[in-house]
Amino acid sequence: MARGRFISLEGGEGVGKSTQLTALAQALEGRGLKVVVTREPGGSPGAEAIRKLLLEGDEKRWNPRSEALLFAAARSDHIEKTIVPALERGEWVLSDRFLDSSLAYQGEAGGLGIDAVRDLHRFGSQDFLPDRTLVLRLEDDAEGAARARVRDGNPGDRIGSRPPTYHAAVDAGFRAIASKEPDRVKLIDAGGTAATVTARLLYALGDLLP
Ligand SMILES: Nc1ncnc2c1ncn2[C@@H]1O[C@H](COP(=O)(O)OP(=O)(O)OP(=O)(O)O)[C@@H](O)[C@H]1O
Ligand SMILES: Cc1cn([C@H]2C[C@H](O)[C@@H](COP(=O)(O)O)O2)c(=O)[nH]c1=O
Repeated sequence: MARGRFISLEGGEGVGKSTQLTALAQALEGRGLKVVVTREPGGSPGAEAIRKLLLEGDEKRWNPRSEALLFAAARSDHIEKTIVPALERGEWVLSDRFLDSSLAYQGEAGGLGIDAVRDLHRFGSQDFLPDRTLVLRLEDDAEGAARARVRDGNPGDRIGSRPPTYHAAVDAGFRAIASKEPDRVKLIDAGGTAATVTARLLYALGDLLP
């Protein structure tokens, strides 16, 4: 049996990742593929416990290094317990966020540096990478934040509620990663209707589809 494919969906707050994950899973299942949908931080019992530590509580609960280490620890468990077993069963895994969120949030916006956070991933997860990473982007950062506010009616979790300058740096981080790794990481315009965005995502996966 052929190994499955691992796809991560990335982007800033409220750009439509969860909406697109559901739509993409349906589209892939419609092509006869078995699909596992998962998320980060989280995706395994241990990583979901770490998710609560990371996203709840005071902004100062963790310093930048302890925050990056917790994300890396959660990811290592997620890969071992959920992602690799599904790929070995021949299933496609779609993850709402993965390594590139750590590179953009903790590495670029958090000031640790993209290379330092990638080194953590080499140690924690042997540099295990997605077959493709699709980064949803809205030209106007504020539109994503507005979508998230309409959905939640509150300022968001410990990290989502950081200032606009932090989120602008996250966006710059995603763009830098895409230009460094153009085969794996594709920037996708998240503007327009949800169906239009799903069509763009499927196009960007065209060479991987059976
Ligand atoms: N193409 C779209 N046009 C307008 N609104 C959209 C579109 N896609 C999603 N939305 C809405 O925007 C809000 C945020 O979408 P969603 O939860 O999918 O984003 P997200 O990127 O997963 O957010 P977060 O980063 O906070 O987890 C939701 O209310 C959703 O219904
Ligand atoms: C994986 C990952 C996530 N984050 C941040 C990004 C968001 O603010 C939250 C997750 O919330 P969501 O509603 O589930 O998208 O965590 C991060 O800073 N670093 C990471 O590696």
